[in-house]
Amino acid sequence: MDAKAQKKIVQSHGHLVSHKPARHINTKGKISAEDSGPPSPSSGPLNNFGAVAPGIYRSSFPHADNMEHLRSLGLKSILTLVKTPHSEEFLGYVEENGIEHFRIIVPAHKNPSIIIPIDTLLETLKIILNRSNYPILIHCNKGKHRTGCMIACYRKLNGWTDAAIITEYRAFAGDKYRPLDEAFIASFNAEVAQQILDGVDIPYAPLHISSVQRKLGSPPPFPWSNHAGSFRIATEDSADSLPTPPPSEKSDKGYDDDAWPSPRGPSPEPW
Ligand SMILES: O=P(O)(O)O[C@H]1[C@@H](OP(=O)(O)O)[C@H](OP(=O)(O)O)[C@@H](OP(=O)(O)OP(=O)(O)O)[C@H](OP(=O)(O)O)[C@H]1OP(=O)(O)O
Repeated sequence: MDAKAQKKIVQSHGHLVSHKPARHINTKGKISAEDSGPPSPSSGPLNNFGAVAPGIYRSSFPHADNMEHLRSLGLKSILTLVKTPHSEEFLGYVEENGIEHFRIIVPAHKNPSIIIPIDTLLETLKIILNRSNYPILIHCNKGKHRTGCMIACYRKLNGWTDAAIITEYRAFAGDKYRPLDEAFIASFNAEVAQQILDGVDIPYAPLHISSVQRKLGSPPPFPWSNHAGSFRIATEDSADSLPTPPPSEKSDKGYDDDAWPSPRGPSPEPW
């Protein structure tokens, strides 16, 4: 879809997110050392790890000591949202296993002037929604803010309510949740995003929200969404009144296959 067509959609349906232009870096693959700082130490399993949906995982930054866990996922691709350099062990693993490594630098919502640019957002979503990339791991540094925001957009495209999305975001961000992230999540316009993505030439676009709702019917797509009425943008005062996530019923693979709407397209390869 060209810029003119995107502009037309925005004019008729509103902005994807309420924003003003922001500077961003958008790269793929290796980066120069001067762009980054050293990763923090970590050991054992990937920190802040979770299964988002069949074929989609999220975590904090994968360090050399996390390689065993990383290998066990049988990944086909990895999406890195930060400029932090990876270890030699990680780069070797990626190369040896023919893993597609995407890198899109997503700015952190540290103050109100920082906005994730629309093209950055769309590029990220295209990768996350493309089943030919599955199994995919999405990670940033801590797996809280950037990853949380991108997964939130994915959830919104799949018909989750803001309340359910914010509950999940906070489950990973803990007490480091950012009201600016939550404002971004609330302002993300899934309808506009869907229309723009429908015009983009990717193998498997997400389901239309209406078809997700048709498929899932009533009750709403996720049990936490019955907290929708009490949702508000987080403040320090509201942190104590959060809805509690339900106990998860996970399969051996770490998720419940039946709990998620399926993207279009053929099933990914066995993993
Ligand atoms: O305290 P602050 O608000 O200044 O934030 C610190 C740091 O907090 P800490 O020092 O208490 O650990 C954040 O870590 P947490 O809040 O996740 O624990 C970190 O977020 P992060 O992990 O990269 O976020 P994700 O990987 O999840 O997206 C953030 O990096 P930036 O978002 O890139 O700015 C840092 O900012 P700075 O020092 O300026 O680089």
